[in-house]
Amino acid sequence: MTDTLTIPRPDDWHLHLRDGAMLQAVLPETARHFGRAIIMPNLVPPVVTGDQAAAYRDRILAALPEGMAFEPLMTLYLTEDTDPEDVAAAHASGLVKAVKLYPAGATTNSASGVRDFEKVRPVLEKMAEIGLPLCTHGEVTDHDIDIFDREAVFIDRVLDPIRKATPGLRVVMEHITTKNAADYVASQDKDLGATITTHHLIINRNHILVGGIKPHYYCLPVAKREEHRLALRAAATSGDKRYFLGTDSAPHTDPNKESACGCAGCFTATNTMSLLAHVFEEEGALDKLAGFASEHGPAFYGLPVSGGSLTLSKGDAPVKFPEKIESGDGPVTVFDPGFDVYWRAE
Ligand SMILES: NC(=O)N[C@@H](CC(=O)O)C(=O)O
Ligand SMILES: [Zn+2]
Ligand SMILES: [Zn+2]
Repeated sequence: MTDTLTIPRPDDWHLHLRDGAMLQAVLPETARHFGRAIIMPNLVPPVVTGDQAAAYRDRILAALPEGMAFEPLMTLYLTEDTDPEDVAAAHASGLVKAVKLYPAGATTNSASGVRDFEKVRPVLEKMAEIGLPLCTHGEVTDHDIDIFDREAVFIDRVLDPIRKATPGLRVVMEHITTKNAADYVASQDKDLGATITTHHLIINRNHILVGGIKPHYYCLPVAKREEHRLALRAAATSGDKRYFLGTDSAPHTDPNKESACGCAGCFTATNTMSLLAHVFEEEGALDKLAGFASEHGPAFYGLPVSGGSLTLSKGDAPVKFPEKIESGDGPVTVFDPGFDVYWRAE
């Protein structure tokens, strides 16, 4: 039996490409299937200014193998010193498609993020005025808040107040992991979207911890209880235009993952489209995959759907994905869903 599904070429609305040898290794994994991606700015040092974003974009395009087409959509890393005029100029030139908010200390390379939200108010107001979206890593960092509650508390204490204080600000809640986040999206009528990763549709917190600790399933926001995974599946497969794919594919080398203090991030660029076909088929929603992976994101960002198409075909034998990809910095383990997948992307 072979089933096939052809969708417009998908885009990835949340991607980490890193830099240097790692960029060289992971970029083809995304460019093989995706037309565009929103490129996360959490390099060391972060991509803060328009000039830095332009230089990073050039490095990405220089690393793109001959014959591959891919458009990086650049973002700026919001700091307490970000200049609203620099942001506006980077947007006006067409270079920058979003600004990224990391609460300081919330995740990988977020030390330069925001501590005092009042300090970034002029930037947020400028963004609302010019229609430039804010992408949020939505977790508080308070030591007294349990790690599994940090997303829900962020919505109440940070996100909702920012949105109320900044009418017209368009926000993407990145990599949502809770029913609370999906409920918040559903309750709002405008200026709000949310990305959902592939891995959060597949794993819950038991996958990380039961039967031994699995560092390659550890990412931030950390996977939650099963009820939350099911809420994310319902949201992603609902056809609701506010939800779109952001893989958050986040490569770290094996020594940095398999460590006494392992880095957060799952590397899913290689097999994401196959895994999504599997998940959407399980949910009886293959007809909703084009919306989630190819159409809702461009609609939110005011861009056309990517040219071209991607065909997914289901064969009789499980597809063999590489266990790791090699980079000049060391091996990177590809996300293992823990079950056989029969869908191939070509
Ligand atoms: N998601 C992760 O666990 N890690 C990301 C950062 C992020 O998106 O929060 C990374 O840069 O490694
Ligand atoms: Zn994040
Ligand atoms: Zn990320």
